[in-house]
Amino acid sequence: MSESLLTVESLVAGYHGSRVIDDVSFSVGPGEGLGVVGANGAGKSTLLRTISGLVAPASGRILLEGRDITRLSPDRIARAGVLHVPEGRRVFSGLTVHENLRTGTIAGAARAGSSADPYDAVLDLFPRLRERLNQQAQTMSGGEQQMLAIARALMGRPSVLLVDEPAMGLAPVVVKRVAEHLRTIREHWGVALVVAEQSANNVDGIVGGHQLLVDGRLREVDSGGSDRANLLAAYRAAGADVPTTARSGRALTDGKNE
Ligand SMILES: Nc1ncnc2c1ncn2[C@@H]1O[C@H](COP(=O)(O)OP(=O)(O)OP(=O)(O)O)[C@@H](O)[C@H]1O
Repeated sequence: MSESLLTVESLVAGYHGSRVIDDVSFSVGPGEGLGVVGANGAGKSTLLRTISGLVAPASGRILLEGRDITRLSPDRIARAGVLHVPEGRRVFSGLTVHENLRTGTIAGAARAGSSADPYDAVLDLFPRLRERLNQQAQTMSGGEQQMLAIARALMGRPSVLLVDEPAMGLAPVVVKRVAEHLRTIREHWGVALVVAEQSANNVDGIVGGHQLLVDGRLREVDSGGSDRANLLAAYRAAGADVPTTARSGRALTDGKNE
């Protein structure tokens, strides 16, 4: 079994006493990933926001390399190496690409033993951003802004990256490009990735698999298994997009005409 970097144990969280996330557990190691798939309102953002300290959990534990970070403040969690790319690519619209990247340096610079500046490596990964260093973020395309949001998080030298709906509002060809970058960050930078999406198709290429978020709980997906009816019922319960199968390219169905 691989070593775990991020471990989430029996996490319960919500708002004003509600249970949006109910007994969620998982772990990811360096270079590994988890896709969290669910519909609007399933609780994907709540899960990521709880891990990054923006929502206080009702119970459960979050461990980073065995260290309990459950009750740390968001800035201390970021400094510990867990960085969050929120939904809606919140870049600083009035700042240039270079300035946006430099705002991301702070978390990484504060970490012990992380003296090397990742600026050049980040720009090597995103040559499109290197071409636009002096361009204001608000004048960039949606895809470029999403890449900038991810690149800014990388400036903080994450060991764990939480990415909320990176495909939202982007054309399929751009979604593919962003996915390739995220896969590189996982495979070649060794970052542990947790990616939330409404469609399994958008995460499988990044992390090689996913779990469904149903009724606040993460549910394993055994897409190679024989129990297709249960699997379909889970997707429907999750309100998630039914994925296309890798082999046929057709939507997974229960054999009926839909
Ligand atoms: N700040 C908040 N205060 C109260 N309720 C909230 C708050 N944020 C989210 N919720 C509720 O928690 C539930 C889960 O929302 P969340 O944003 O986590 O879902 P999601 O799966 O990320 O959806 P989306 O795809 O729309 O982002 C929803 O019912 C939502 O209304």
